[in-house]
Amino acid sequence: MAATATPAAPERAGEPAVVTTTEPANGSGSPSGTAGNSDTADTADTAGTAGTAGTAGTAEPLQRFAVLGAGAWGSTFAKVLADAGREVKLWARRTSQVDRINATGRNEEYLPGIELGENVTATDDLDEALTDSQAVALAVPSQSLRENLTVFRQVLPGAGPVISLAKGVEVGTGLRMSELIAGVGRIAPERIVVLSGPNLAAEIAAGQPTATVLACTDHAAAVAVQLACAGGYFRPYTITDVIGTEIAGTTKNIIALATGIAEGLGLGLNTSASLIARGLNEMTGLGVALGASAQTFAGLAGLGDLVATCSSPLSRNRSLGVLLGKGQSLQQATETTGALAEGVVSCRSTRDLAHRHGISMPITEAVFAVCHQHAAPEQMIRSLMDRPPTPE
Ligand SMILES: NC(=O)c1ccc[n+]([C@@H]2O[C@H](COP(=O)([O-])OP(=O)(O)OC[C@H]3O[C@@H](n4cnc5c(N)ncnc54)[C@H](O)[C@@H]3O)[C@@H](O)[C@H]2O)c1
Ligand SMILES: O=P(O)(O)OC[C@H](O)CO
Repeated sequence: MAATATPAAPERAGEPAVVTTTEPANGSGSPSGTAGNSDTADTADTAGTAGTAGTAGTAEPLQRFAVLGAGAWGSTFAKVLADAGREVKLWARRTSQVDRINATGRNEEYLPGIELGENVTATDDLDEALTDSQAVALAVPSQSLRENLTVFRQVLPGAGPVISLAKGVEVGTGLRMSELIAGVGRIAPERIVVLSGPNLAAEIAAGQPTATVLACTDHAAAVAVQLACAGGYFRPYTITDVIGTEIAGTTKNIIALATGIAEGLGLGLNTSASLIARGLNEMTGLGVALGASAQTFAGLAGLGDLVATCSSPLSRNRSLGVLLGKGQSLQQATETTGALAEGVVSCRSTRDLAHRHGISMPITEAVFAVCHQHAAPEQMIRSLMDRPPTPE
């Protein structure tokens, strides 16, 4: 289904609506970043960043994309782009998976029954994936992004948007994904576009409508990606609050674990709604302490994603929480779902960040205790209800 790009619109009233299209300055977007990419960078130091967003206006939207990571979300985003009329190279590590995708037009392992579209070609060759790409989307899990970037940075294009799809904060360093991409990947921050929102892959892959946000310090870069991926079932809004978008995407997974645990305990919607509302409060508190806008948390990346993840049986975080609430150990629950629930690691990195910044995050603390300190699920509820009374 080919979809046409819709006019750009900001998520918030008051932000300027932009209706021009943009393209990287180097036009071809060929992988010219090699010279500027060092093998030694491993911090958030952005010195030596290669290229800029390069968003001088042209009439054409970005056309050629590379998506690195062919799991559920990378494959879904590749389909979104293809349905919007873009050409996509989808990079996967395993040759067998690449061969199956190219032979069938589907990624059955992650998106059963879904046609990815004729414009999606899989490859296990990074150079091939990136040759001529005008924009790159990174779709590997948050805790493996660093190790991947040490390889990716040698071939990432020297210009054009780099779209961050992972939701998480690195354990140990507390770095957000955009900070990792800037520091380890040696990408100028104004090229990094963070995509986040209520985006359960299976629903989007089935063509069900959703909205999302594209956050970038360079509004023009976000608009360039917006125009390239907008379609009949995918409506992206632009925003400039990168910190808020990333903190929201990370922390909502923790609250989804909490609501899942409550459901596993047999508790009802009052409990769930209380966790969602108080969860949003502590998510916002951390974000604001880190420099985010509170408004971001009331939007798609915050409340929107929180509601979707805490409510949907498709959510891996919520589903794992349900099993924990029913009494399974973390290991049992992880084996049962066999899926990536990033809240399990994010509750550790988020808790560390909160401690570092003196922010109270009681739900995060309680989820951490269940996941990593052998606390019983009932203890999660008790620890929250027994807290001294406070104003809202
Ligand atoms: N699935 C969703 O609905 C969804 C929606 C929005 C955002 N996200 C985010 O997207 C990111 C990826 O999630 P996903 O759902 O695609 O996960 P997934 O488990 O479906 O796929 C992960 C992919 O990364 C690959 N991978 C795993 N470890 C790797 C490594 N060390 N190096 C290279 N590749 C590796 C896997 O082989 C797989 O192809 C996560 O941060 C997730 O939070 C997911
Ligand atoms: O399946 P989850 O819990 O990782 O959530 C997926 C997406 O982040 C929802 O927006």
